Amino acid sequence: MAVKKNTTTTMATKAHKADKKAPTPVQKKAIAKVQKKDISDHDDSQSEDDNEEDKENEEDEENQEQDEEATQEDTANGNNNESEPSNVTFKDLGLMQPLVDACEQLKFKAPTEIQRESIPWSLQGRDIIGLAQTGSGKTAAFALPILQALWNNPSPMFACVMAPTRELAVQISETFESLGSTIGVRCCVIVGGMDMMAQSIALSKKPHIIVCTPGRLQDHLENTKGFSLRTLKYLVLDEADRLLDMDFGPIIDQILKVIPKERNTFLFSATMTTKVAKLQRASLNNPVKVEVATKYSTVSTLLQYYLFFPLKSKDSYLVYLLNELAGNSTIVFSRTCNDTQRITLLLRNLGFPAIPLHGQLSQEKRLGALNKFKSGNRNILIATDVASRGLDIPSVDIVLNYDLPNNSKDYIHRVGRTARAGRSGKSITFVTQYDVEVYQRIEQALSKKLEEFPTDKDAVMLLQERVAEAQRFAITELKEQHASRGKGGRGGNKRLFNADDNDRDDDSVQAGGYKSKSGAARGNRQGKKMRK
Ligand SMILES: Nc1ncnc2c1ncn2[C@@H]1O[C@H](COP(=O)(O)OP(=O)(O)OP(=O)(O)O)[C@@H](O)[C@H]1O
Repeated sequence: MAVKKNTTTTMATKAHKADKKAPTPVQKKAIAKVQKKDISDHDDSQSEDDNEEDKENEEDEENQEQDEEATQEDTANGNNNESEPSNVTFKDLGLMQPLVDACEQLKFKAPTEIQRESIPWSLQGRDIIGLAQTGSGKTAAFALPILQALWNNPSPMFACVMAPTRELAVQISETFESLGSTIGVRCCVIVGGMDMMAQSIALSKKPHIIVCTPGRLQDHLENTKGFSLRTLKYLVLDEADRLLDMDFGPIIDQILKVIPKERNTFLFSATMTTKVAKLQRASLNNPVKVEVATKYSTVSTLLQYYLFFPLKSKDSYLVYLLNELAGNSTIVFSRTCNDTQRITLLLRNLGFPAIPLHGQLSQEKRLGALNKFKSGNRNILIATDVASRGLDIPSVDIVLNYDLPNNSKDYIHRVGRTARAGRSGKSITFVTQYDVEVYQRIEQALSKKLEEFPTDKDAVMLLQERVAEAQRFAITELKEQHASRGKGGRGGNKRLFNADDNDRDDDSVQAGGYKSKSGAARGNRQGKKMRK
C-alpha cells in the first residue's frame, strides 16, 4: 500500500497521537454542542408511524409524505441556522498538517459549520448523520477524517463513498484527490455507463477510495473476479436520503450484506429522512446526528422567486427570462428527458447556447455537457433531476425550475445548485394553473412565501409568435431524431438522444449567440436572434 508518507510524518504522527488522546478544548466544545443530538438518545423519529414506510411503494405518496415530513420538522425546529463566524481552524479540529495544508491550497480559510461540528466526532471514530445546507462543504466534512484515518492506517479499499448520480461520484472523487494530494491517495470511480473492464482493471490496482453509484458497485461485487470490500473501514452515503429511498434502498441492502460490519458509516445530505427504518438500512453504530440546519432550509444568499402564468405561455416566459438574464450561467430544470431535449432544441433555434443533460444521453455526453457548462463554453444547462443533487459548479448564477420538482426535497437540492459556499444566487420557479398544490407544499416546507419575479408581460406576449415557430422546429427535429434512432441508429430506442446531433461538438458559441462552424447561426433557421 502506497499512501505517500512525506516530510510531514512527524507532524502527522503527532496529530495521530493527539487523536488518540482526550479531545482538545475546541473538540470538547464541538462535542458538547452536538452531544445533545447523539442519535442514541435522539429517538424523536422513533415515534413516527412505521406504517408510513409501507406507503413507500407509491411514488406520489412518498412525495407527499416527504413534504409532510418537512412541514412537521420545520415547525419543530424553527428555521435556518446558518454558520456563525468562528475562529476555529482546521488544525484545531484535530486534523493533521498535510490535510490542513491541502485545505489551505484549496483556499479554505476556515472550516464551515458542518465541518467544525462533525469532524471532531468523525476523528473520534463515531458514525455520523450529517445534515447541512446545500453548498456548505459536506464533502470535505466526510473526506477529511477518512483521509486522516487512511494516513494513520493505510490499506487498500479503505473507504467506499456512494452517490446517487454518476456526475456526483466523479466530483466527489476529485475532491478526495485534491484534499488527499499531499498524502498520495488513490481513488477509483465506479459508475454506470462506463466500461466495466476498465473499471475492473482500476479496481485490481487496489485504490484506497472507491467512489461509486450503487448499481455499478453491486455489479462489480457480483461479477469482477478478485474484487471485494472485505477490508473496508469507512462507508459514506452522500445524499443519503436519496440513497436510502425506494429506488436505491434494495441495492444498498445487498451491498451492506457483503461489507464488514466493523466499519464507520457516514450519512450526509442537505435533506435527511427521519424515518428510523430507512436509517436502519445503513446499519449505523451508535451514530451522532450533526444538524447545522433544519431539514428544508436554504441559504440566505439565495433569492427565491416564483412566476405564475398559464401553461401555454411557459416557453415564452422561459425565452423572455433567458433574454433578460443573458450573460448569467443558468440551469433550467425540466421533468423529463424528452422535454429537456425539446427545450434545448427550442432554445438553440432561437440562438441560445443551451446544452442538455439527462439520463438518456450516453455517459460520455453527460460528462461532456457538464464540462462545457462548467467551462463556460455553454452557459445554459437544460437538465433533469440528474443534475439536482450535489453538483458543485460555483459559476451558476440562476436556477430556473421550468417544471416543478416532484417534492420539496428535490426543490431544495435543485435551487442549491446556486448560491454555494457563501456566494449569491437566484432561483425562479414556474408555476402554472396545474402546479398550485405542489407549489404550495413547497412553500409550506420552506416556511415562507416566495416573491413573484418581476416581468414585463407585454414583452412576453410579443415573443409568442417567434417562440411558437421555434417550438415547431424543435418538435420536427425531435421527431427526426426519434425516427433516425428507430431506424437502427446507435443505441436503438433505449438511447434516443445518444447521437452527436444532440450535443454537437462542432458547435461553437460566438459572441451573442450560438453558431455552428458552418457559418450561419445553426438552428437559428429564422435568421432571428433572440439573445440581447
Ligand atoms: N471550509 C471551506 N471554506 C471554503 N470553501 C469550502 C470549504 N469547504 C468546502 N468548500 C467549498 O464549498 C463548495 C461546496 O462544497 P460541497 O460541494 O461539499 O457542498 P455540499 O454541502 O456537499 O453541497 P450539496 O448539498 O449541494 O451536495 C465547494 O466548492 C467546496 O470546495
